[in-house]
Amino acid sequence: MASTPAQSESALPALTPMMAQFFEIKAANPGYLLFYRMGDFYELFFEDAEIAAEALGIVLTKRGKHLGQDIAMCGVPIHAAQDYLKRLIGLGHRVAVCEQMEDPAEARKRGSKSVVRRDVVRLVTAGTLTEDDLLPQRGANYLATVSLVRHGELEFGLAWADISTGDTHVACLSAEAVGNELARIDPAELVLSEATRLALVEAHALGSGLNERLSLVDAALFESDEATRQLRQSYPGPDTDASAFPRVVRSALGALCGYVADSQKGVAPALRWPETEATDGLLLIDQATRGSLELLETQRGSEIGSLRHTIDRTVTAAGARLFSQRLAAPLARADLINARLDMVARSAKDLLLTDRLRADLKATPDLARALTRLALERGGPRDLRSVGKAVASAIVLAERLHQAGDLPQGLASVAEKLAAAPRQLAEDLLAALVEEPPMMTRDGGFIAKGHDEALDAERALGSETRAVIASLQARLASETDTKALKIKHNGVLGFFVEVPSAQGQKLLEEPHRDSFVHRQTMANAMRFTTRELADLESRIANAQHNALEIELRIFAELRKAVLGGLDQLRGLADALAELDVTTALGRLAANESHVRPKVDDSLSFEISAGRHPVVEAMVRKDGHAFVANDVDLSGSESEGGGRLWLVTGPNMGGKSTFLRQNALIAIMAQMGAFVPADSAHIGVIDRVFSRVGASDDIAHGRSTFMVEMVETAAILNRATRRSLVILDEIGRGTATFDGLSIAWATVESLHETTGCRALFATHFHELTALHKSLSRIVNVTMKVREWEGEVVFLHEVGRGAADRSYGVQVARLAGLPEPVLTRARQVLDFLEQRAAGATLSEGTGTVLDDLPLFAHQPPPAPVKTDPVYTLLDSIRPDDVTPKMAIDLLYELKKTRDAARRS
Ligand SMILES: Nc1ncnc2c1ncn2[C@@H]1O[C@H](COP(=O)(O)OP(=O)(O)OP(=O)(O)O)[C@@H](O)[C@H]1O
Repeated sequence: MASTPAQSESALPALTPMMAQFFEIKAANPGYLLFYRMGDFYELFFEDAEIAAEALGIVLTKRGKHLGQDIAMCGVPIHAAQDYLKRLIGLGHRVAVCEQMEDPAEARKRGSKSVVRRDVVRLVTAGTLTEDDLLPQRGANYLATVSLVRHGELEFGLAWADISTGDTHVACLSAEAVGNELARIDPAELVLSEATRLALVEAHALGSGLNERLSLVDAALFESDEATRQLRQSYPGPDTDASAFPRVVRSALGALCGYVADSQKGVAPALRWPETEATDGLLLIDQATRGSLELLETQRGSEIGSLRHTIDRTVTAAGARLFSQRLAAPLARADLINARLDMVARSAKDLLLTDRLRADLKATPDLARALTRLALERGGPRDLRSVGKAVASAIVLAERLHQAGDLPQGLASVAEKLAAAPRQLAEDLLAALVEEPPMMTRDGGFIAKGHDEALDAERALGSETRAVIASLQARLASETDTKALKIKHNGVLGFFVEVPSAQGQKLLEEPHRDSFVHRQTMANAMRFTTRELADLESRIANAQHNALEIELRIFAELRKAVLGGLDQLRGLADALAELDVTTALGRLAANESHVRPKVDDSLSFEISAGRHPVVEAMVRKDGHAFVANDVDLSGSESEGGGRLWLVTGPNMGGKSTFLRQNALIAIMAQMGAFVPADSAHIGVIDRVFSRVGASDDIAHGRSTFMVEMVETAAILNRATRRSLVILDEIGRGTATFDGLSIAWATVESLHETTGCRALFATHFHELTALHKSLSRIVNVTMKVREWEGEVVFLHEVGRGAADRSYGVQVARLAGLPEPVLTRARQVLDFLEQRAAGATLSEGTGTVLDDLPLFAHQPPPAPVKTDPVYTLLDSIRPDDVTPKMAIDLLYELKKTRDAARRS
């Protein structure tokens, strides 16, 4: 735990110059907790201290008074600051780090009352992190900005960057698309103006998670002039002309660069020239679908149980970032998908090669992040060595790929990029640096022995003092012919020569008196200094300093060499990540028996023995087998589109699993992965929609049913013939007849107007009649078997419609009380008879109101024999002695307790 630091500037009395400095810096950084550097601590004052002490669980103390009130204070030691920062940022705080910009001794020269100059050197927010231990291990850490123009329709500009890697993107989006894109990017921090925030809220584009990650800034940051100025400053090169972007995009990108530059306080942010995100080549997955399919996290917000967690086998952080990116934005062009599949196929075919590559990759450091830290002047020797190791590893990987031969185009181009790695740079770096260099340059000790002669000499002097002294001592002893001569050291004299008193006289005389200066006479000895010793003294004192200077110079040269090849090295980092993703998918395919899907431009969707990767892993863990199922939604233009499968079956029968597994298979195929099935043929899908009926969105003030209808409307308005639509129990959130009617009309519209490939799970058995009039509707059902009155789920999809729901049986499995189940059975029988309709007599009633649902008393619960009563009944009071009475009382109590326990 942090304690109160003892400082030279130990008090903060009211209205001192230091306090004035504090207030000035604090006012210039509103909304940030101010980490105010005082010696070896960062200190926080006033409200900041209260917030931080509470959040970090550290001691809140007082330091001086302001306007008669105690000043609250807490502090964190410099060496542990990173940890505290991490926790504060994780809790959604923003921190301004204020450093001492001069030595306190310098300040004292200006007068005893002058304050050490301080300034904020960095604003730390969730989106502007670059330190490894603050960053997420496996995902990207995006900072995003949104700008807005209103010309008739709303148009949003989106810019986002992972500043730890420099990766930057822009997109121009409609109100409809911006929410989905934000959900896909899932930024750690979203910077916007209040006006844009309101527009996003109106467009339902701010998912609940994003609300907590907003940084509201002045709209001026987004103004065209300011944005253009900022862009010119951030991208001064000749190939970087921002005028090619629409105005709204320039504004977002300019604001992004401005925000980053401000947070890093003047050090070049080193963002890469942005890639324009063309959504037309991508499979569009909207926000609700992402949530419902649990691609990157489950609906409860956990990574475990998500598709990514189940299928990601990458071994590097950069690979994991690319994997998530590809999963969040699969492709929608058959040629590009097949190119990726060719690469995975090659990897899956040659597992020996794959495993060798993966072993090498695993030992490869995170090049992209090391480069960014170096560019931001925040990198240390360890980052330099990481660059060296990564480059060396790239060369080895290129050779392995080269030797394997017969590479598909994608892998050949990866191999080519890897082979172009700057070999000399890697050699220089690895030769210059020690094997395990420290993170920071601060303490030196990172340049390897033998790399620089001057450095070695300084070090020899510093660390090999003993040997130097010993040889000097031997020389002086022989020159003076005094065997007992010793070189010693103390705090007063420093290094000195000591000889027994008897020999001391000799040194006071010629020829030694010129070189030996007498300093002390002791009882038995005399002490002298020599010029040589004094020189040695100061050289030793300087040696460490000089050694550090030399190391820093070499560090700066090496850093410059690295940054000189920044673009090439970043390309190399991309190639390493791509190889990791490819081999991870190859390994996954082999381990999990996934197959290469056939992907083309048809309207096919035919999967045989498909499996749900996440549920399969789960049931396997429980020792069960997953039941694979076929699906065929294939259609053609001439038929009017794809098929729509109506899936009926009992609750818990596996409908949702079946529906989702098909969407997941499509997404995996289009990201370029093999799929969990025996075979799969998929005509490229442009959008996938997945909705589950009735999930509340209380955060947005919309009722269950309203959410369902808004989402259904979105599907009906946006789905095209190439889309895949998955609807799970739409219409269940309202009265039966309304729900049925809406589900009915939705199925008709999907079939007649959209013609998309669709899966529709429902409990409305009435819908199954639709297949008679709509040719591309196919009825299927989840099979069950009844066994001794219990229902057994087979999880198998078969043709036809379910005859019943088995809801009551499922309720029994869930432990509903017996009387409720019995009553439910009665009501169900009544309703089923009534639904059989015409054959029943008038008297049974024809409207719902007639149902005697609540008029009926539940059947009396069966009377259980109570052991206490049984015991009481057995007692004949006249026959009982006082002793027996006491025993009986004990017996009664015991029986009652036993009955309670059972
Ligand atoms: N193909 C399968 N093989 C093995 N187990 C399965 C399979 N499909 C589903 N299950 C198991 O059955 C459980 C219920 O499945 P699911 O949620 O898909 O049922 P459902 O029919 O959608 O139920 P409800 O209508 O109540 O939502 C799953 O959690 C899983 O454990």
